[in-house]
Amino acid sequence: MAELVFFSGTMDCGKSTLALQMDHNHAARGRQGMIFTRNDRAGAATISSRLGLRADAVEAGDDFDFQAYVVQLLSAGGKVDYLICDEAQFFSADQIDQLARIVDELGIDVFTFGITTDFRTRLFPGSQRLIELADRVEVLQVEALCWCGARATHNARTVGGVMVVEGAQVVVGDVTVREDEIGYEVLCRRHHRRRLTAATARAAVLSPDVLPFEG
Ligand SMILES: Nc1ncnc2c1ncn2[C@@H]1O[C@H](COP(=O)(O)OP(=O)(O)O)[C@@H](O)[C@H]1O
Ligand SMILES: Cc1cn([C@H]2C[C@H](O)[C@@H](COP(=O)(O)O)O2)c(=O)[nH]c1=O
Repeated sequence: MAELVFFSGTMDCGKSTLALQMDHNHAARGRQGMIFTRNDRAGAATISSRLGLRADAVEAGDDFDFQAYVVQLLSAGGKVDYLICDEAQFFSADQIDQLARIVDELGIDVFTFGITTDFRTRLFPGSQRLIELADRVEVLQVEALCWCGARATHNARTVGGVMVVEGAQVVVGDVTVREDEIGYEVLCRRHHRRRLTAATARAAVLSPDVLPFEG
């Protein structure tokens, strides 16, 4: 039976790598797949992993209709056994409903990959709908780590290493950026709540205010 699966985790935990591995494994067994994404850091119509893998993909923008796209492909004599959908947090709730219909009505497996929550710990619309509709939600086993060594569970947005809590929900970016750029850092909940990033924790340790008292 075809499935709608949501592979989720923080940023930088290996989701795109797994997406490309799954595509490889299914294709190696003769299954025909299609890859979709939205707003990948490497540019439009691309899926990229920090491990260096990269592949062409279909960019699923605002007006993209998954159901219409797949039906048209099948009507033209194409074969589709599975869909890989990366950065699924950016898809709209309607687009996730289309993916569920593709699974149920066309018997095509849909494997989606994305972060669940934004820099303010709020669910992205696409992730919320996936949690509501998916047959399975799988949390990635490779743990991204907070600077303190605990499992990272939340995504912080940073400017110059300092966590910010204001701004648009969608700002494409990476976990390694220049000082002046908007970036991201994964943190455990405790440190996300206290807005304590690696840089601010380091600064606190170095501050003369917290040096041990002499005598
Ligand atoms: N130089 C490296 N050597 C080994 N593993 C790396 C290296 N760079 C990145 N990675 C791995 O790649 C993961 C990020 O993979 P990626 O698929 O880009 O993540 P995601 O899509 O979840 O943001 C990191 O968590 C790390 O495990
Ligand atoms: C937390 C958060 C992230 N984003 C963006 C930043 C990246 O472009 C992607 C996540 O990509 P990854 O492959 O999982 O690293 O999402 C955002 O727009 N808003 C946020 O709050």
